[in-house]
Amino acid sequence: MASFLKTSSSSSSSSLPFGIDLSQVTPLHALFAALAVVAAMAIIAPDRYIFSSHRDGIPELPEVWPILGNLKFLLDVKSKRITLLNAALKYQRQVGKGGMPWGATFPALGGRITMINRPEYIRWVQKTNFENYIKGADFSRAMGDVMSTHGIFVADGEIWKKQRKMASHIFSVGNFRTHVQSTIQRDLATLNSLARDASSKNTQVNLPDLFFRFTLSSFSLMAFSAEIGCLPPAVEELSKAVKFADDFDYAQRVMDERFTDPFSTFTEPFSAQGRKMRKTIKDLHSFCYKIIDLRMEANSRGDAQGASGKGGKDLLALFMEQNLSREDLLPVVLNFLIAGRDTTAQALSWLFWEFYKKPECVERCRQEIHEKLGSGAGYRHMTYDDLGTLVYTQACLYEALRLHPSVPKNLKKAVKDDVIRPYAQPLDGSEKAPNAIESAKLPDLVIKAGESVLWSDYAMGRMPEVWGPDRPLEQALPSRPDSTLTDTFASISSIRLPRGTRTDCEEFKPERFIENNDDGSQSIKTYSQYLFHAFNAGPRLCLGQTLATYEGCAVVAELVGNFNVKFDEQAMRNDPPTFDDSLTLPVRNQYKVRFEARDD
Ligand code: HEM
Repeated sequence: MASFLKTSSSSSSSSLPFGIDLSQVTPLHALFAALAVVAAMAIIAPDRYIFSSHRDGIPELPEVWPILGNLKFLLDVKSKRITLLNAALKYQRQVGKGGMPWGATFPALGGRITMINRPEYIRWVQKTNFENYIKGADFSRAMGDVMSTHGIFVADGEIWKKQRKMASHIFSVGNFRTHVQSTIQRDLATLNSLARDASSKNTQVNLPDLFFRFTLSSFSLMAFSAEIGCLPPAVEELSKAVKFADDFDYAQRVMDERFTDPFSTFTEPFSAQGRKMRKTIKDLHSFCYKIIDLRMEANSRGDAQGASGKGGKDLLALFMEQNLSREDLLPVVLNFLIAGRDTTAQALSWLFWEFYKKPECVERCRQEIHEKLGSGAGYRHMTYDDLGTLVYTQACLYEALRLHPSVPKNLKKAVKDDVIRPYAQPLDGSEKAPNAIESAKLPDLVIKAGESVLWSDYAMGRMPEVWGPDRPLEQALPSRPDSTLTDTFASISSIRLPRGTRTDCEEFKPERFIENNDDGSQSIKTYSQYLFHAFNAGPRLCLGQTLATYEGCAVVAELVGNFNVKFDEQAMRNDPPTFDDSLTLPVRNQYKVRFEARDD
């Protein structure tokens, strides 16, 4: 028996292919063998990630390594040598010249990504073949521990459908005229008192922070009937930080990094960032559990406050009717709180940055606001029904979102192999922006199962092939043409512009969103969802678009209608607002303003 065992073990030790006797293998042999394997792989994949494939006719990112493809790009993003958003725009102009799609391969996001910064492609992914493009494993891995794999922002299929259906009830028009409006107006009054207090004390206020407080306070009240107490009427109290907000800003940045960091799953359990993230998640969840527990206690006492107007219910009440457990309610509260807070506050922060650069737009807004809502003692808070009349104000908000989309990039994973055929689907005229440059016919795109398609609304807002040069090119041309070219214009029209010239679509022009009607009136110009894409499109179109539009315009009206907003010129010039890579588009170096109460 002993000799049988011995024979058997020695035979297994020498049973490698080609009769290699393992006992004779030295570490040096192993090293040579490994090098040979790597060399063979490098010959097979000299310019791509080994487990991916090239696509004919689709240009790819430069700086490619054998076997690992464009891993350097991801490492540069991770080390913050580049910001993903700026790099995506740069490569769109260089690699995807003329608004064409482009690709990259690396050991992340399914091995290969295809950038599809065009309405025609996005429509295919978000509508024509919607079922084939899901959030999938990358979203669960990057966001699941914070937002839950059952949260509306992470889930697919039936779980997503159920959440969406239930939530859509609170966004009904009836609800807006009652519950939503009264909540917003309550907080508008507080905002007004706060700005008046700051004005009388001549105190500077961090404007992006103020917007976060406003949206967090009003959304918590309208969706969960919860008083967060983060929007105080006295300016001194603004010095107290809102912990939930700080926690979520941190969590967002880490979640965003996880998408592009193929190693995060292995490093986070041991890193300081991972430790901080675990603590942050715990705190975020306990914040949400407090809201849930308060409601559950109220329910069990029989005095639930879930009213939302006449006989209506708030979001939490609607979900609680499904007999969901405390744990199942967590993703509802967290996902909606985040949806309701960040996006609108960021849109407002970027809008006021644009206002700083174009004070003439503030004057036009103010004129409209005074005309429609009154001024001085005669001013009244904006109602939901006023929305249709504040055309210029809404156009400013949408133009800020076009240039600074609150969700600046997004991706989907293909379930099965697919070919995106931009012209084999019903497109309509609204897909094309007025004056957009005619492109060459866009190529069909082969997408393999598991691969990702990406788009960047931030880049699209800056692409003349999507938003047009606006002015005839002769007018856009400088009087003294130079021999150096901008990539964008050069590629699409062979017209020469000095390096650094900004194309018109990079300019803040609210008029883009204004329709001059035959009867002399003006209304908001509607573009296809796939073109003005800041609110997403197709079956996953943002549920809160109307709420955000009303809330955003109401805040602008309250502040611009009643105050002069004084920016710190020197700070704005020396340290202009910029952004960090994150899931959304937060202003990094938040700016401060002074309010000056107007008496007109
Ligand atoms: C300016 C403000 C807003 C912008 C730009 C915006 C934009 C977006 C975008 C781009 C998405 C798609 C996200 C994804 O695919 O992961 C989205 C989804 C969503 N938004 Fe908004 N949003 C805004 C405000 C709001 C507000 C105030 C709410 C209120 C709760 C809200 C609720 C939602 C929900 C529930 C979804 C998920 C829809 C689904 O997947 O079916 N949004 N939004």
